[in-house]
Amino acid sequence: MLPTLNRSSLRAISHHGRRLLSGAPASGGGDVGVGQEILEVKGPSGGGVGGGDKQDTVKGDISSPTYGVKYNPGMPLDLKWVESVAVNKSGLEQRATQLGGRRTVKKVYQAAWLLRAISCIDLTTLSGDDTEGNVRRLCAKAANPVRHDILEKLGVPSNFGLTTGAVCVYPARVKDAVSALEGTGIPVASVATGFPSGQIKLEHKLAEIEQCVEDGAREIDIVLSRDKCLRGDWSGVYEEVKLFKQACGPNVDMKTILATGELATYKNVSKASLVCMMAGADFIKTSTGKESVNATLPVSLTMMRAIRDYYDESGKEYRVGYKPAGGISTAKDSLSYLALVKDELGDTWLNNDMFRFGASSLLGDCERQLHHNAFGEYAADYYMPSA
Ligand SMILES: O=C[C@H](O)COP(=O)(O)O
Repeated sequence: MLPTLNRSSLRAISHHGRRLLSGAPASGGGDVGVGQEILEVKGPSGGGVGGGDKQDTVKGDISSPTYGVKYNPGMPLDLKWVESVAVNKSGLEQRATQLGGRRTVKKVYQAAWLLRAISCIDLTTLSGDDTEGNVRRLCAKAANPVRHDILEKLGVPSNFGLTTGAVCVYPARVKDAVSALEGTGIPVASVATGFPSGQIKLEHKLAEIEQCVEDGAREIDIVLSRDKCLRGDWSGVYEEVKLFKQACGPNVDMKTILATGELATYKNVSKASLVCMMAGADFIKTSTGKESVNATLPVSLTMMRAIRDYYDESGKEYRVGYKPAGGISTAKDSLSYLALVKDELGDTWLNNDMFRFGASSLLGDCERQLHHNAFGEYAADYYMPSA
């Protein structure tokens, strides 16, 4: 028997904070998770850092009580808080190692989670040889990320409207992407501020952001000045990120790329996360995809816990999104990250308002897995048109 996604599986997928199935309320109310889906969780009860040794199986409802809604006005720089940050390195790494083996999501539940993962992808091309043509192809794929026969076989309604969360390009390609995505509702994200190194002057960084916004980007992914972070100049980082946020303006989301692989320690990652959020970041993002080490699970744990601390410190008012990026290319990886988000931040973060994958090749593997879910076999590569 081939699996068919039922209506409750499908109503899980949010798109830019809107419910996709008819009759669904707009953001702010109602249940929105993978309906009555059950996530089979195998692992230490509680799932905290380090966990326990006891292996158990917990059946949990993964429905979300509300859509995540980003809201972060920022706050004054609190250097005392930043300097007091402590990180349990071995605990983080141990928990990250255990994660993959502890969780399984199978059959229709896996399909539902993969559809969720796809809706959270910032489908990315950041290559020296990007052209208008390949950006247009990427945008077409973002608007129709999974072959229609696969969705049909899975029982996904034809008006379901699955898309990726955004398309992410270089500043020079923003206009191409904006024109290719016209009418789809999919936002264009642009990297900026001298991506990936950030080694250009401040005035050029600000001018680059302003140009991207003028060209129609609705999300800007800025890079941190790693030299400031490495020198512990957190006031400098704060002031610069505040200027970036100002340049983005009130209607454009700012994601701050920490380039964690170049920050040397988890403690620096945690401090940089806090400082970016204090300066008004809408998302914090791990990597450019160009560092030698990009997104990892321990780094993700560190950053998600900083998001949680910031949320708690604000009296549970300021929500910041999370974007792991770089090197995330398998469906299995995407499920590990989603499970981590669920554990560390909760269901409110499990949608594309609050969570994104920065990835150029993840979509292809998710589609392959969905093909397997639908037809019971993997398709040959030439049957899976990619961007
Ligand atoms: O922000 C997105 C990354 O540059 C994508 O990295 P990737 O090509 O390793 O998926």
